[in-house]
Amino acid sequence: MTGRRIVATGTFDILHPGHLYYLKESKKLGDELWVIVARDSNVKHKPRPVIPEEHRLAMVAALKPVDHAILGDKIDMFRPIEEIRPEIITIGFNQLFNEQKLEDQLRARSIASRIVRIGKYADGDLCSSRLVVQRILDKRCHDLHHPEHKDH
Ligand SMILES: Cc1cc2nc3c(=O)[nH]c(=O)nc-3n(C[C@H](O)[C@H](O)[C@H](O)COP(=O)(O)O)c2cc1C
Ligand SMILES: Nc1ncnc2c1ncn2[C@@H]1O[C@H](COP(=O)(O)OP(=O)(O)OP(=O)(O)O)[C@@H](O)[C@H]1O
Repeated sequence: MTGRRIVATGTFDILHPGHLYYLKESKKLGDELWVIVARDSNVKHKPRPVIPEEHRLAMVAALKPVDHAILGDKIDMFRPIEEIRPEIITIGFNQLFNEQKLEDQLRARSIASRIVRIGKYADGDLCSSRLVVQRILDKRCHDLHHPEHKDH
């Protein structure tokens, strides 16, 4: 007998504890956590990822709550879902999907998965890939211009 499959999705460009929280909470909803990692070419709703898709996939696959990680489809986002047939698909707190619309699209493809929205990690000051990139830029630019004030 196979366990209850859960699917989580995202870009996972620069990993941080907010990602771990989302994946841990997703895993709690079932037995087997599958993660669909967004293809480089599909990340159009924000700055393109810094880290190439194969590297992002390798890092996500190594995380404790993750049982299987795959790169998404380049064209049809429902194709991996049709293969995995998860009971639940989790959506992160800042993912731009409407739950009802997504469920309607799934039903139109004869997929019965439920959508569950996961909340925001509470301790999340630097828990955003974009903020980490911004912090690297700020700190390193500052170091370049003020080498006398470098931390180390
Ligand atoms: C049900 C579902 C299936 C998805 N399948 C794919 C896919 O096959 N290929 C892909 O590139 N992105 C896919 N995505 C989208 C991304 O993994 C990611 O969620 C989206 O790009 C939003 O990125 P962000 O959460 O990192 O901002 C899927 C998203 C959802 C909700
Ligand atoms: N602080 C957080 N708390 C809970 N979930 C998070 C947090 N940050 C990201 N996630 C979730 O992790 C998944 C992958 O996130 P994503 O790769 O978009 O990272 P991100 O840090 O939100 O990126 P960006 O800062 O570029 O928007 C998404 O479902 C997202 O909602």
